[in-house]
Amino acid sequence: MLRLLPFLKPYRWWFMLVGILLMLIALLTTLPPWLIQYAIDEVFPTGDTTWLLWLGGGILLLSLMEGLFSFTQQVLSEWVSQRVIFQIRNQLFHHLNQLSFSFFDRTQVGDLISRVVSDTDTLKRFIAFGLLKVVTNGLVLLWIFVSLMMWSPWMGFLFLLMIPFMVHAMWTYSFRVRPAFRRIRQTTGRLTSFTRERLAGIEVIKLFGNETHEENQFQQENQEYLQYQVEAARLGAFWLPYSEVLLGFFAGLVLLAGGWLVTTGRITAGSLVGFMAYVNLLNRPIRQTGFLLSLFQQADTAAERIHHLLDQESAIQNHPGAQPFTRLTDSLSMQGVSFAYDAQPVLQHVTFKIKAGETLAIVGPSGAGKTTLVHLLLRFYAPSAGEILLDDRPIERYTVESLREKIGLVMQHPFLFDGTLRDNIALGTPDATLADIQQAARLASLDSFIKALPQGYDTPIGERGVRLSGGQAQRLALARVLLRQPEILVLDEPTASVDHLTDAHIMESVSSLMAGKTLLVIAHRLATLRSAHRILFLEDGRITGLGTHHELVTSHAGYRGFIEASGDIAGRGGV
Ligand SMILES: Nc1ncnc2c1ncn2[C@@H]1O[C@H](COP(=O)(O)OP(=O)(O)OP(=O)(O)O)[C@@H](O)[C@H]1O
Repeated sequence: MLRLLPFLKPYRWWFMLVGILLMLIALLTTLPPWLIQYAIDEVFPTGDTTWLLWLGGGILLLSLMEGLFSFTQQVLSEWVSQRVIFQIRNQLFHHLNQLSFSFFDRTQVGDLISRVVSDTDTLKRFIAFGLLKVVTNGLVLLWIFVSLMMWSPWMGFLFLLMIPFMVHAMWTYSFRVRPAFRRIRQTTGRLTSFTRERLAGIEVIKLFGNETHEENQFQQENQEYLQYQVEAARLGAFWLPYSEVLLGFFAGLVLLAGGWLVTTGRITAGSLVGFMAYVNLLNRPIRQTGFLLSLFQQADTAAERIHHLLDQESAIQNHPGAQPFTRLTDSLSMQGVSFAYDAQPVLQHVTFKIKAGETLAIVGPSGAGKTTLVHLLLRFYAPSAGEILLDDRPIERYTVESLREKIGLVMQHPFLFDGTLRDNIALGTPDATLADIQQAARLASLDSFIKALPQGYDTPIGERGVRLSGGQAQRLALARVLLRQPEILVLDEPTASVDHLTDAHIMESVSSLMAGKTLLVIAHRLATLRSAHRILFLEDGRITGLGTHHELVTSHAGYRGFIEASGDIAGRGGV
């Protein structure tokens, strides 16, 4: 929890102001028993009723002032804590954006969402309410102790007797509730993850009639959540009866010991009544302690989860002295590149070199490692061995941002965001004009479709682009990359969802736009393979063939079989 302090620092003056208000509130809370003591010891014996008016009015005034200060303090606390949490949420989202693919491969998105949204909210509740209540209650206890000591050290001593019981109870309680709250937060993450994923895949669930199975699984997760919540509530329920018993015991003790002190003349009757008023005043802080401890434990677990996320370091970072990548002038190569997501190797000793301006087609059976290979070029992952070189410089010597700016990748499964067609095409090129966007859409054979829409480029495409067909989504993803005018273009089966005619048109546009630029294409279509300068045939993560279409067709049985099986030969005039 202490690691939150840097987030609080910019608001230290506001917290100071809140602290002053809390001190005043605590002081005002503890003043009325003084007036009661004064009335009994000093005013009653004289029978002067005007004084009683003053004292009664004084108590009313103190309550009014306390109310005013409490209102100001609460508004201020909420304001400042919301701002602190705003910063933490921004920092978390920024940090998530920096983390590498390998982190997301092993982390559930729902759990991350619960850290960014719900854990931060728990922290806010603690800062705005819990922390300040702890301070107020602590100050009230302190003022009471000081008041009692001023009346009589005997009463101060009696008050101190209560402390060990309180500390013991607080310790036991905290020790027990903490694991329960940790389990709740973990289950919240899992439940969020489950719900998010199942809703995203609702079509598949319905298609396979899997609703009942999914509902059962949800119930299981939900059952666990319920169980942990009930467990935490059972532990929490212990506090209230305990505090009742403690207060009753304490009131009895004060009456007994205080009565003896009064009868033996050690304290006045007024101070005993004042003391009893303080015991009554203790009611709220002691009852609240259980709730505050729960809140503290929840916030501490939330803070731990937030810091755990902030402590994650990206596996891919800019190396010291990294230069921006601007142009490919000589060559692109891989030398002995190997890679594994976990234990199983995916790429093994991949070595090839192409000249700047050439087109390399990457072909191979499903799961051979084609996508992985191009992802390494963009530093989504780091090779476990070997080097990737651009103009004979290892890619680690270029900044990650410049590589991703200059190497355009059209992914196999493009992701579209909820927004308009224009927003999605201009993603990554916010300064693009409408004319630039239209030009990119034209090159991706998307312009005529968009123009026919009533809202044109301002048409919303829905969450994940649900209102577009697979082919339209793919062309949009292509337009988005073309708009950035990349130095190297990587296409991962970019036209798999479009018809032959559109494919031919798109590839023609790409070729003319990228004339003189380097192109890497994962493709199965014959026309693309024939026009490539080189073809790399990948099998089980190894290069088993590297050459032109003609060379491979004559020398590589695997490639020939691949071309024959693709069925393209008949449609495109044979090998
Ligand atoms: N994020 C990941 N984590 C773990 N394993 C992965 C991951 N992505 C891919 N793999 C595995 O790596 C291997 C290569 O996958 P890759 O996507 O590179 O193949 P591909 O040749 O592009 O296949 P396809 O033609 O079907 O798209 C596969 O066995 C796949 O299961």
